[in-house]
Parts: sequence; C-alpha cells; structure tokens
Amino acid sequence: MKILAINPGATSTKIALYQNKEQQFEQTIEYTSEQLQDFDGIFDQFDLRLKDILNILKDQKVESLDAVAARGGLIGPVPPGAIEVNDDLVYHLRHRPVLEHASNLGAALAQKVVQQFGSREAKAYIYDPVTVDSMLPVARITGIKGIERQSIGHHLNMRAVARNIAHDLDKSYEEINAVVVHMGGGASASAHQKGEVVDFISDDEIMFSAERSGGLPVKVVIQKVEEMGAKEFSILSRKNAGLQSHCHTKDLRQVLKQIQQGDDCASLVFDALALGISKTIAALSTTLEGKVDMIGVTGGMAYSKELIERVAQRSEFIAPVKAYPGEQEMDALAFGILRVLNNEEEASQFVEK
Ligand SMILES: Nc1ncnc2c1ncn2[C@@H]1O[C@H](COP(=O)(O)OP(=O)(O)O)[C@@H](O)[C@H]1O
Ligand SMILES: CCCC(=O)OP(=O)(O)O
Repeated sequence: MKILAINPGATSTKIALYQNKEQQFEQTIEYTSEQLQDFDGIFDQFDLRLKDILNILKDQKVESLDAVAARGGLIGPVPPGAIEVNDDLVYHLRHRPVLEHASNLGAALAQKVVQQFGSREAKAYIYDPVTVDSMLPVARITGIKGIERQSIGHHLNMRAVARNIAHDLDKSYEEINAVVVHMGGGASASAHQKGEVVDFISDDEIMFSAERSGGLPVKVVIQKVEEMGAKEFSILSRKNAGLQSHCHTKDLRQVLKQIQQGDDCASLVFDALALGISKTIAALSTTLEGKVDMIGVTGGMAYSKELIERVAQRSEFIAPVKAYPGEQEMDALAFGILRVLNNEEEASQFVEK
C-alpha cells in the first residue's frame, strides 16, 4: 500500500511517502514568518502550501497513492482513529474550527492531493486529530456547570508513543496503563488505560511549555483581559508565554545555555518547567488510581537529558520515566491509515451537526 502522510505545522508542512510501513522519503517545506505574515487566516495559506506539496510529488514522480493521511484539525470532540475526509469536514475546518491552527488545513490538502495523485479507490483521511475526546465523564467536570474540561492537544503523537510503550513492555496497547506527556512549543498530556485515553490535560491547565502559559490564576487573568483585551491576551498566553515570557526564547537549548552562564532566573524557570510537567503526570496518575506501568515523555524538549532527569526525580515514585524524543506523527498517520486499509480499524464519517 502506498500512503502519503501530510502534517501542516505553524511554520512548515511535512510530507512523507510510505510503502506499507517503509518510509520512502520525508520532506519538510519550511516557511519564514515573512512568507506567512501577509496571510490573515490559516486558510489563506492553502494555495501556497498545496502548490509546494504538489511540486514535490511531481518531482518525486509519485503516482497511484492508495490513501492520503493528514494531521487533523480542531473539529470538536471526536473519537480516536481515522475519519474519512468529505466536503462537510473540509467546510467545517475552514469556517467553524474550535480554534485557528495549521492542522485545520490537513483535511483540505489531503482531499486535493488524493484527487490528483490517488488511484481510483484512494481516499483521504485524517487520523487522531487534535480534538480527539474519550475522557471519562468524571474527568470532564469543572467547578462551573456549563464549563467542561477540554481534550485538545497532541493526541496523534501521544497515542503513537503509548503504543511504543506497550511494545517496549512486550504487551499490547490494550493491556497497559501509561501517562504520556508531549513537551514542545505547546504541551499536553494523556492518561492511557487499557487502550483508551481516559483523561487529558491541555496547554492551559497545569504545565507551561516553550510558548504556552499552562494554568493561570483566574482572578489575575480577569484583570489582564480587562487591561489588554481578549485577543491580545490570547496571543500572549498561546504564543508568547512559557519559556518565551521568562527567558525571551522558545528554545530550551538556549535556556540551558543561560543556566550554564550563571543565570539564576533561567535556572528557576527550568525547575518550574520540570515541576509543572511532574505535577501534570501526578494529576493524571490519580485518574489511573496509581496503576501506571510507564511514564512516557515526548516532543522536542524530551531531547534534553537534564529535563528528563529532573522530571524523573519528581515522578519516578509513580512509575519508570522513559523519553521518546521528538514526534512520531508521520509514522502515526501512515500506520493508522494502513490499519484502516488492512481492515484492522474502521474509519468514521464526519457528519456536520
Ligand atoms: N536537542 C534538544 N535539546 C533540548 N531541547 C530541544 C532539543 N531539540 C529541540 N528542543 C526543544 O524542543 C522545543 C520544540 O519542540 P517541538 O516538539 O519541536 O515543538 P513544535 O513542534 O511545537 O515546534 C523547543 O523548546 C526546542 O528548543
Ligand atoms: C492546538 C492543539 C495542538 C497543539 O498545541 O499543537 P502545536 O503544539 O503544534 O501548536
């Protein structure tokens, strides 16, 4: 089976071609802020991103794809797994997404690519989109009726890591309990119980990350929103918070350099980063009643041995901590859709409500 995976991110589009589980090539199309600054909304970037993908596919002489698998966007709560791309899904992501995000382009890009490069039966899919929601009812409740907790984050990478944890424990995904944390520009975390994500922590709840705020005291947030306005505050909390706010860089490697140069503030912020991640792990462990086989830490920051060590110091009383650095989203997309094509999983249909 020939499957193309497409992963639109804030500053790049990654594409990778697979022959079954073998990756044939992977290419990243990078965009500078100057190139993207004149586009108002995410969908205004669609033509540029599509053209760049099509050019690569022509150069690589790609033809007769069996499927195209894209990272899916903010559709609203959906079960995990594959969703077939249809016009309703593309319309929804273009006009009514939960939030603006580059992943909202995935379905529309996949639809166009499959039309031009797919075999006659080929279909486009998204897999484990960022709004997958399988949280237990008890995990949804907040202290205000009508405001529920949200399950928005790095589902695709974290479910792939949970499967890798199961593999490392010589068990199936359906046999293990694990806590997985994604630590990158944004951060989110998930509690996996016997193949289900039963609880989830989003980027505005506990830990901060390279650019996101994590949880904030509501009373102060109200004041700040009154002072700055909602739009500016949203940009501050989602793009200019975390390491960027304290250390003026989103790059953890730079923060580690600042510490080496004797910067006490950077040192304190690094400790707070590890503490926030550890508190997040502890919170999700309570949903699993302490029965955790392994804690998996993933995303770009998981390359930092210093960070993993510090998180392990605070969390290893719960379960062993293992790093799965970087992200495995391209494999996760292709392997997920391969399971669909091999009839091991079923794709669902998106219906506009
Ligand atoms: N080798 C490394 N050591 C420490 N931190 C790293 C390393 N590689 C990447 N990072 C950090 O990971 C973060 C980006 O993570 P990533 O998952 O690539 O984010 P995103 O995909 O959201 O841009 C940055 O803070 C970056 O500095
Ligand atoms: C919007 C949820 C997914 C997310 O935070 O992704 P990035 O970290 O890639 O922005």
